[in-house]
Amino acid sequence: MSNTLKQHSTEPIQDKEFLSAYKRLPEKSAATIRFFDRGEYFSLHGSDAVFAAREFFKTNNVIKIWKSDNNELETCYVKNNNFEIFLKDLLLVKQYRVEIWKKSNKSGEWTMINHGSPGNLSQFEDILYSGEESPSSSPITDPGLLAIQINTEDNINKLNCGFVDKTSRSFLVCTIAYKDNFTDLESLLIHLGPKECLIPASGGNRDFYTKLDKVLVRNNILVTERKKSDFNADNECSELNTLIKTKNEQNVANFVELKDKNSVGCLNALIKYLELLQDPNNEKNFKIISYNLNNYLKLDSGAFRSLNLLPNRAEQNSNKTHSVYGVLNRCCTMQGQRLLTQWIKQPLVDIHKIEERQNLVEILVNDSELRQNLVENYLKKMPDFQRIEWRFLKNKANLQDCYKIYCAVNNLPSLFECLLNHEGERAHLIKEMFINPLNAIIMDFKKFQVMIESTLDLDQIKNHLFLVKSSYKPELEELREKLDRVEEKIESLADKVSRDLGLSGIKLESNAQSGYYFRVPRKDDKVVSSSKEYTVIETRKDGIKFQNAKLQDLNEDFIRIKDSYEQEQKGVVDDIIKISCGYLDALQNLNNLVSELDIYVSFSLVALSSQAEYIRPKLHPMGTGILKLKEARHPCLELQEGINFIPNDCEFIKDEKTFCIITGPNMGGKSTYIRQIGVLVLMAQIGSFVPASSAELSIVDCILARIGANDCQNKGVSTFMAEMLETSFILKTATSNSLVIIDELGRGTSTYDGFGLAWAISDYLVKKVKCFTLFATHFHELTALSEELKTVYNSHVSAMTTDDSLTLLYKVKPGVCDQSFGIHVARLANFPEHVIEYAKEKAKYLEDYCPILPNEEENAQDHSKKYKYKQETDEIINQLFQKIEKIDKNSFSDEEYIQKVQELIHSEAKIVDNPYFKALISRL
Ligand SMILES: Nc1ncnc2c1ncn2[C@@H]1O[C@H](COP(=O)(O)OP(=O)(O)OP(=O)(O)O)[C@@H](O)[C@H]1O
Repeated sequence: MSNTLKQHSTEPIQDKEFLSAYKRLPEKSAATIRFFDRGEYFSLHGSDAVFAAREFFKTNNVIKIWKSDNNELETCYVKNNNFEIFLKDLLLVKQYRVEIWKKSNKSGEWTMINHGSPGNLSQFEDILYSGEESPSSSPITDPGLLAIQINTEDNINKLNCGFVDKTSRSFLVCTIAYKDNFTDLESLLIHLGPKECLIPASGGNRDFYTKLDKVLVRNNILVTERKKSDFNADNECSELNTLIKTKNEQNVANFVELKDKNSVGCLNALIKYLELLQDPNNEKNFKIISYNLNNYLKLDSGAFRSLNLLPNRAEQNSNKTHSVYGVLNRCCTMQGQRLLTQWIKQPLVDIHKIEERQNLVEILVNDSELRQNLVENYLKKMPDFQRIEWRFLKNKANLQDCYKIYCAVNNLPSLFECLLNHEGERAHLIKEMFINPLNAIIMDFKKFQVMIESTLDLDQIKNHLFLVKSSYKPELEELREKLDRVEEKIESLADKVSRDLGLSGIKLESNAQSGYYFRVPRKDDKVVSSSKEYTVIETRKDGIKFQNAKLQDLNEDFIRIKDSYEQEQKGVVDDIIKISCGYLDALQNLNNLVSELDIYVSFSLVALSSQAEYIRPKLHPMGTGILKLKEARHPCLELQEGINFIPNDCEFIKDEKTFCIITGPNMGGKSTYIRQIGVLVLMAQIGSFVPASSAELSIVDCILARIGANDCQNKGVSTFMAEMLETSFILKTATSNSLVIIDELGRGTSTYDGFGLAWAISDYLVKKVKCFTLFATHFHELTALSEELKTVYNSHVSAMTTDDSLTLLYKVKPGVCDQSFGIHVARLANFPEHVIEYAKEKAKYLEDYCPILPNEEENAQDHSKKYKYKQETDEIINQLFQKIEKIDKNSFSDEEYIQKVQELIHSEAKIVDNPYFKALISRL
């Protein structure tokens, strides 16, 4: 993107006076970028200029130095047409705050005229939502804003969370009991996906807020501190009473959702920050929802990232093979796409609700006529209702918006019939979910249709004119006659041009930009361009558009009269729009219905269009402990070009097979395999069919993942510790109903640390948590766990070797992997033979699980001793891990925490005189 940006061609003049004004500006945080509006362009200064140069222009050449007296100031200019790209990137991708400053004509002082942040886009909506969104791009939606405060009740800390989603105009409240970790909060962050969070700036519990801050930053959320008093709640809930829609003038203070006044405080902070009371359109327009975390499958940030659920915002139009959203999105409407994003973030856990979704997908899979009809005749024709609604609420709506609603509503009776024609055995479900609500919506819009038909001049719409019927007012009648006369003249001009040019195929057309014009096929190009009288305005495949002076004059007359017409009809238009606003609730119902229908159709299309099979998974209630997949495939990877995807099975059974260790050569498909199981479980709990030949699974309560060692965000924390921190999150959150995915635990640290950690964690998950776990590892020693614990089983990704080739087969097979691959690869790479022989010898130790004993002689001589050491060590690591678990990591900084853990490990070492263990801790 930024490569296309160019520096301002003519150098703006240095504003010397500005330097002292700039110094007087209030301080700002590094996450706030200030633009100074200078008419034709914006300027950025100081660290902001350096930031823009680095991040956008990718060159320091754009930085100019403004000088005055002894002062210097880095400056960088941004042209107005680049500003939009900057702004989008700052607010939507990089998640910065933005301020726009302008010099007042009166006082000559610089003042802030606009500001925005990732959770507060309202002042920039015009720019951010400009341009038509194409159905292939992800729709831009307001990400919502979160506010959190901590409170203590009966010695229990709790997090009060308030959230506002301006797109659906809803407030959410959620209270989370805080014991010793933020696991539930992290799940809430993933479910809601805010980009910014408000927290009180001062007051008690600072330590706690510091920890909260870290969690928010780790989840890529911009933290904004607000005055403590913004979080105050009045008993009357007066601000919420203004905004929330109630039946019979009820007082919202009596709502159960708002019983906890600290939640009201959070909502008040949001209302103030977003200035919701400033806009009268918000009055009585919001709803309140109490959010229950347990209604949804919990995901940790590791799972969210590693399962590639949503496309990266920076690559909005990203390839569909990059994310689960990309695969599942065959939606025809923007509202469908928005809801799909939400469904993916919030998979369900209620088996009845999931099966209901599956039933609807199945109906559409089996009824091809209904499916095609819905796509071609209805969904593809639906406008983006949320966008239209937004235009109404921002007082930007016009007759064209009313007409768009009218067209969609006109099509509803036929959609109703289409759905009614379905005769399958689950037709009652279609009736309940769509036909009945649709009927109610049709009834709601009856009067709207009558209003539009009696006020709008529907005959003129083909000419792209949205006018009130002339019969509405005598003044309009008069202007209509004038317009008709000009139109007659234009038509006779068209006949004349046709005769003059000797062309019979001349068409008279009009559009909003050019007014009336003539069009002839491309073959007549020469006839038109050879005559000086005509000006070609556009050349396209379907013909040449042209005008002559006479037509241009008539166009001007036409536009002048049309403008007067529009002026005259203004009062009527205002009334139509005002009345239309009364239909926004019905429009929201229609929006919800269409978006759901769109997703079900999309899921059915995904299931049918795949080259290999997609099936409806058979679900079992949570706790029944089954996960059986046959010939499962990764939905994204199998779509990538040039891949012949190898399907694989997976089986977990409660108390029998719960822990699967996967070994195998590098690039052999381990990560792909374990991730695909996670993705399929998630898809199943969204209600989608899954890429497999058979699937049977018990509902899981969480999918948790610890993947890769190189994405450590806690700078300054060793990889080992980062893994510990993340893994302890899993250990605290997982239950016997969870699915845990662990990849490469211990990579990037020494074998000793890594193996010890991997062993202890595995042991804990198998014995204590008893969840289903997929554990991909390079530690072959870990496969010995299956000898000790009966629910552990080994699998490996297979490969085929000959003397001069290594073929990765990607087939997951039972048992431990053949360990000679590395050596085989070495031979392929022409390593000297004696090196290979030595490597083989060493590999022998691996097979005996003894690479971590420090003394090779001892190793080789006394096997029984070796195993004794190992068993003792396992026990120590286990106990150690439990002790580490008991340290409340939130009470310490990361450095202190590492220190504590290290002390603990070394104190254990004093007690135990075990060579294996000594070797292990000597690496810490
Ligand atoms: N089942 C499969 N069928 C076909 N190709 C596959 C399959 N699984 C993986 N691959 C291919 O192999 C590549 C590597 O897979 P993956 O990253 O899962 O291997 P890995 O064993 O985890 O590697 P490493 O141990 O080096 O991390 C994938 O990017 C994909 O191109």
